[in-house]
Amino acid sequence: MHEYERILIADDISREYVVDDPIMGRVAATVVENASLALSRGQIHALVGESGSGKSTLARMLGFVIHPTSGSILLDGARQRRARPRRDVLRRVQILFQDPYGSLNPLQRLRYLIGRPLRLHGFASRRRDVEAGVSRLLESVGLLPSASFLDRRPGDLSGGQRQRVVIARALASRPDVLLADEPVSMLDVSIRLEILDLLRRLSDEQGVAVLYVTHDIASARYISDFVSVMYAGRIVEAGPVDAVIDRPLHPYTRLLVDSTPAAAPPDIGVHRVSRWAKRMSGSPPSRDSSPGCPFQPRCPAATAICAEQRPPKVARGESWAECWNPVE
Ligand SMILES: Nc1ncnc2c1ncn2[C@@H]1O[C@H](COP(=O)(O)OP(=O)(O)OP(=O)(O)O)[C@@H](O)[C@H]1O
Repeated sequence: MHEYERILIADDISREYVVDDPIMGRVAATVVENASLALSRGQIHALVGESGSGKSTLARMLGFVIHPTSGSILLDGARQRRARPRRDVLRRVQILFQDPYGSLNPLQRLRYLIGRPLRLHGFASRRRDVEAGVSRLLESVGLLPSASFLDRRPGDLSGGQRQRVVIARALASRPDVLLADEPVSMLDVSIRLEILDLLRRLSDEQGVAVLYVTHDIASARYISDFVSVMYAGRIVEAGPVDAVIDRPLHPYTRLLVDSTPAAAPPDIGVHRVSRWAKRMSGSPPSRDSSPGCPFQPRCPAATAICAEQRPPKVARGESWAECWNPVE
């Protein structure tokens, strides 16, 4: 078992919302249920699942944007209080949002946009030092020559360049953790790999712990070390990325892998892929209050117990899944 320095931990966190149901009236909906994961220095942890599975809600709890209804978030082993965390805690955990267009003020020059956190956190105060700091950050995200970018505004940049600026601005706070929520999904396919490579490099060279939220298991395999798979608010499988993708334990992970040719292990033929995927069709994730496995209505491996009782945790090597009938 590898031991990495765990920086940010979600310990059994859940999040409920009270929502209006046309029949039941106001009811509590559990959007994330008893989720645990750890982000470690120099590691990229992918959080994979389909739309609505609760990935962003989990990421926003890790980033202290919303609070868990139960469970705790720990930074360096210290339980964070529920009220607004200290400024230093917020500095150390930075969030990259999906939309590089919406998250930057189009009118501000990059020297101001990226220089502001340097000033705010006391890393630089004199004009010359701020400019040197901004230049270094622009270089670290590949915006070269940096001098030619200092006086540009987000409106002058391409989508890929803007996402680099978003990353540089986050790095200006010298974070230990980057929470990247679908950071490339709004970018052209041709530049997605460049941004993923940049995240990998920052993690390797600066030791930043990265959470990479995505619905795309192929890109998760490409950059991450570890993966957690989410379904209907629960983490149903987790482990080292190659183990989870090459030998999934959970039938849902198997579906995700099989429906993504680039992620499928070489021994799965096209014929088997389509046959399995067809059997897996059904309704999208729901959060009904049934006591069993949330994936049971769609699962080809389901047996009677799956509808009745919460599945146990089964382990193989460093991976685990919650399933009554794990894939052999
Ligand atoms: N403030 C809220 N009030 C009520 N329900 C919410 C709220 N925020 C999220 N939800 C619900 O929680 C579920 C999970 O949403 P979330 O955005 O975390 O999923 P996701 O996996 O990130 O999906 P996507 O990839 O589409 O963003 C959704 O059904 C969503 O409607």
